[in-house]
Amino acid sequence: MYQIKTYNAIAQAGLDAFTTDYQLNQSDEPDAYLIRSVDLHHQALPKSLKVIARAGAGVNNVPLEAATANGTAVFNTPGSNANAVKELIIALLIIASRNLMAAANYSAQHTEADVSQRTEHDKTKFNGTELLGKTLAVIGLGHVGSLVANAALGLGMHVIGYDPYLSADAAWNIAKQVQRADSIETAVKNADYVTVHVPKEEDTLNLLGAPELAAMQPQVQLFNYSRGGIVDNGAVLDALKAGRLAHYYTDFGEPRIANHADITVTPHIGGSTIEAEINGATQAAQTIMTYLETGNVQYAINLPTLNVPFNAAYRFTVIHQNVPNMVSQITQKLAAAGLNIATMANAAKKQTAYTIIDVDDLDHESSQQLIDALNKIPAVNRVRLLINH
Ligand SMILES: NC(=O)C1=CN([C@@H]2O[C@H](COP(=O)(O)OP(=O)(O)OC[C@H]3O[C@@H](n4cnc5c(N)ncnc54)[C@H](O)[C@@H]3O)[C@@H](O)[C@H]2O)C=CC1
Ligand SMILES: O=C(O)CCC(=O)C(=O)O
Repeated sequence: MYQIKTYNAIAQAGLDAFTTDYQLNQSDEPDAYLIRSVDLHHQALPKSLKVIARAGAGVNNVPLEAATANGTAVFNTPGSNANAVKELIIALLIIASRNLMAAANYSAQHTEADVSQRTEHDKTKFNGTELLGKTLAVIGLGHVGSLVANAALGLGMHVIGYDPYLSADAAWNIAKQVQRADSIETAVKNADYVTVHVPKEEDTLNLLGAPELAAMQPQVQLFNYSRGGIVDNGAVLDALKAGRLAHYYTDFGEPRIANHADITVTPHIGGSTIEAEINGATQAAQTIMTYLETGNVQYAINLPTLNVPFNAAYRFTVIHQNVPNMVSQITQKLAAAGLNIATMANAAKKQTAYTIIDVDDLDHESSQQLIDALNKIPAVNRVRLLINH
């Protein structure tokens, strides 16, 4: 029986996706965590933990180095909530262009019976503009950014995108009318609206700071539905004060931007739709089951992709550092145990490598000795033995 520990509100459909070989929240020695936004940075990861699946995109709440050192694979669910974020950004673009927040607040304050004459006079304060023909800069053109860019084109906007690390797969999803910029400054220079859709990593902290805000034309509306810290809130406050920014919309509050007339903070609801939560939870559950049962890896954050059909009787999986001579050391241990290798595959991602070795015959008595011997190889993080049922 595999043990799963869940954090946060996980959609029931995801929990229901686990087969009867899985138990939820019953053990202190979980094989897997199924999480959303819980911050794991300050928690020790148990040695039993083989996989963390994040239902959603961002993994900045997962200590990736510690997980790798523990031999724990980390996955997210790419694209599962991208449409939810896209629809929210489109809603915000319309809210921003038509002053909807201020207009609704006005009406909430003027409830007198003979209000109609007054509103006919005052409504000019809420005159809006149309999105048609305006320019949107999209920083980050992955799952969310590409959908936002394409949808904005559909509204008749000019769209300019910036993403120096765009994958070939992601590039296929972007309409050819989206103009490519080679710097953030170029992307934002003529924009009326700027939206950012990048992961929170060391090199995206303050990605939009004082210099980038200074490159924007005055009265831009800025959206950050990626993560707090990617836009420099201090620079935003300065730009608002100086009249260089019209409004800042973000999903990530902090005290210094609370209750500001020109800042709208939502409570991290970008991916909060019933559909997105079901997508993320079911995708995460499937990822956990595939990894625990076959060792196969697709789209992990800290391991290379490695998919080998599991046709043999037994499979060893080894997470190890990406250093010379590892495969030879591993195969020597198998040879010393008298094992014939049926299939073998190895791949690396940055400093980490992953090896799958299938064997047909295995003496159960000596299998634990072999696992111990493999674990003793310096630079090995985790060895698993899987049995093909
Ligand atoms: N508010 C919310 O509830 C949600 C927030 N998010 C956030 O949005 C982020 C993006 O989500 P996805 O589009 O699904 O991820 P993704 O991984 O599909 O796309 C991210 C894109 O950002 C690009 N990128 C990375 N560094 C960059 C840089 N310095 N400049 C420009 N582009 C850069 C990458 O090349 C990639 O194409 C997530 O990492 C997460 O933090 C995602 C979903 C929901
Ligand atoms: O609603 C959630 O669990 C978080 C969505 C999100 O921020 C993400 O997918 O990165």
